[in-house]
Amino acid sequence: MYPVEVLTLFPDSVQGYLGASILGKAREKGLLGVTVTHIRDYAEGKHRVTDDAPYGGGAGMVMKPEPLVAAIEAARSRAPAGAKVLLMSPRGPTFTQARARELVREPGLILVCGRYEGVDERVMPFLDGEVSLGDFILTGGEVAALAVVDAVARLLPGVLGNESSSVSESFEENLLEHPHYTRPPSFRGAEVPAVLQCGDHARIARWRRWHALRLTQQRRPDLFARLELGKADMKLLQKKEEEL
Ligand SMILES: C[S@@+](CC[C@H](N)C(=O)[O-])C[C@H]1O[C@@H](n2cnc3c(N)ncnc32)[C@H](O)[C@@H]1O
Repeated sequence: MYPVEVLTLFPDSVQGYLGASILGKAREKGLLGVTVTHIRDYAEGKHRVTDDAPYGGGAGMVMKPEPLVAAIEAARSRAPAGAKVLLMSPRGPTFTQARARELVREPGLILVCGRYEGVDERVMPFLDGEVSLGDFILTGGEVAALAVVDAVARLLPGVLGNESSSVSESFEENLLEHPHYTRPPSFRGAEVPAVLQCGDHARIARWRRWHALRLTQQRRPDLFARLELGKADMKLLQKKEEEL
């Protein structure tokens, strides 16, 4: 079982997502273990205060270091040795599929969700790293933590019904994925490409590869520039769609 602990001030905001669909089934099957911990449980005093005004003034509140570090230390003591403690933070490196592949090889994850203006800087030495979901600001780290759990969990063996489905997806090869179609064959005048109904698997694979390459070239030239294309791909790219 791959253990994940989410430290949050809003446990209810993550429970629903973690119990539904593929993640819920992965937990039922014992492939993924998720503990959601309320940071407030580690706050002291009658009012269990977890935030305070920023030194130096300014708007908003800052998460206090004592409850957060106590929660992190308790989570570390429950987790297998070497589990990674990551703070969700817009300052961190942007989360990618490659990072998800690295994290799935770790013994486990402890994901710390910030709120308000963020966390007291003195918490940083108690972390192993930070993770950003992208160049935008969320109200809290919960959505980012869910994204990390989701992307990592679906890479665990047995979580996806069909093992190959995580291998052919977008980004696995620095390539965006080809388009998908399902029934009906005709929808408001738009037809499913005939190639996909021809039963010739080699031809279908060629069609899919051509579209993956073209889509990446058009929409993500940054990824396309990093591709090491073989002769077959170069030749394929020279074809027009109707020649596939
Ligand atoms: C309102 S944000 C704080 C933003 C902070 N004052 C700043 O300007 O960088 C509150 C919390 O949401 C989370 N958060 C916000 N944006 C994020 C992002 N892009 N990726 C990951 N976590 C994010 C972090 O945990 C952060 O501490």
